[in-house]
Amino acid sequence: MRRFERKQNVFANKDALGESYQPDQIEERDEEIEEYMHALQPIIDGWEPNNVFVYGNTGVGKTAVTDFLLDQLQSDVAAYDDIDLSVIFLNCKTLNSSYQVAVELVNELRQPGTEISSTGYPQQTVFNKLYDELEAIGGTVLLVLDEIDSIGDRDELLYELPRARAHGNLEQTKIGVIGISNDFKFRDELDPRVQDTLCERELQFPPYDAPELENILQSRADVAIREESVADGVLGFCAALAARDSGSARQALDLLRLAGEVAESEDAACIELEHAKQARSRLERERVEEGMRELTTHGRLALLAVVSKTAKQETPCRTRAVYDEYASLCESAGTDALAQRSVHNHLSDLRMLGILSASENRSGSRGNYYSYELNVPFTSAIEAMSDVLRLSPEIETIREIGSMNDIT
Ligand SMILES: Nc1ncnc2c1ncn2[C@@H]1O[C@H](COP(=O)(O)OP(=O)(O)OP(=O)(O)O)[C@@H](O)[C@H]1O
Repeated sequence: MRRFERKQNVFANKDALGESYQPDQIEERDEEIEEYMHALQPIIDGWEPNNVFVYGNTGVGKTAVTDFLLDQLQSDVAAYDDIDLSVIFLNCKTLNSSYQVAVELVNELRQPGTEISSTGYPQQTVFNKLYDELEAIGGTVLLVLDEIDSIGDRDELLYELPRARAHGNLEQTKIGVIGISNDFKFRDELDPRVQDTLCERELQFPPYDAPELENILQSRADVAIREESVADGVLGFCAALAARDSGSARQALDLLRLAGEVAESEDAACIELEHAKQARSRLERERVEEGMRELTTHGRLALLAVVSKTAKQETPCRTRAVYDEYASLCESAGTDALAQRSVHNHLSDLRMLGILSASENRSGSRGNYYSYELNVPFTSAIEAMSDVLRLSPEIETIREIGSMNDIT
């Protein structure tokens, strides 16, 4: 008997909603594309490339637009015999120094079997090896360094590379660096000399709003989802949620893909709003669980205190009130409560993780204070809690109070 059976009732090409898919068309980024093309124009004109720094939050199309334009550029330079363009991509995510980035680049450019070891050389030696490799390529070389902020403050390479010709390290090869980052602080904290050259052209990608996300989803759904297999309002729902949260196209696409999976698992022929809502709860729950894994027991208890206040319809509430709730949960758990100051720190961490939101209230001469509330659905939070905290009776009570008060 067969256990696995192909289900393709809603997806025509599910991969088109995945991370590795490169769209043929970029929606809603006409201005950024124009500015980007302007920055790349010297390459076509035969001059030295500009260095470009692209930044914006996660999922706002920095990589998609870069890939799209560089593909286009590579095919368009073919019309000019005097331009020899090579593009080298490197994701720096796991590389946290100039040294490591330089080693990785050298090895990407070398033949298999002639790679260098990732330790043991003086930094300048590795840089010189990199110049040798770049010089051997000749023509114009564009180095695309994605997630460039991983390099941290050990950014000497970012100073050296754009100046390689000026300093006589490269003679034949013209080099341009495209740095991509979603860390706004990184740019500001760069050494001013690095900033001057690397950020010669800056492109900022703003978050998408809901109508923009809906268009992006629509054009992707045309490829990914069978005709008539997505109900009215589903794309708008996914777009609105992602817009409110992050403005990220990735988040919107993930939500749509998961909604399709939920529909398929129920053997439905069409993705309905209900599937999208289930997908949303599941993603929220995963987010809370992921955040919770990083918390200590007391961080989790502080969160449960806010969940409990939510069930009782007592949020937003001040640290003091959260603390009292937390202290009583500690008692039930047979744990000594931490001081209020430490609980305050846990609440700040939860806010950073996006699980709580806080508003600042002014209270005249006594200074400002924060009021906290859940930033994820109550049901996602309580379910995530029951998986990680051994406080079943208390959690059950909170769940019941929540349901009596119609909190979802
Ligand atoms: N304007 C757009 N049109 C079509 N698809 C888009 C657009 N913007 C983003 N996407 C899609 O959304 C997903 C995330 O985009 P992308 O990887 O370019 O984001 P990013 O800004 O580089 O994010 P990160 O900083 O996390 O790397 C990809 O699947 C991409 O194809």
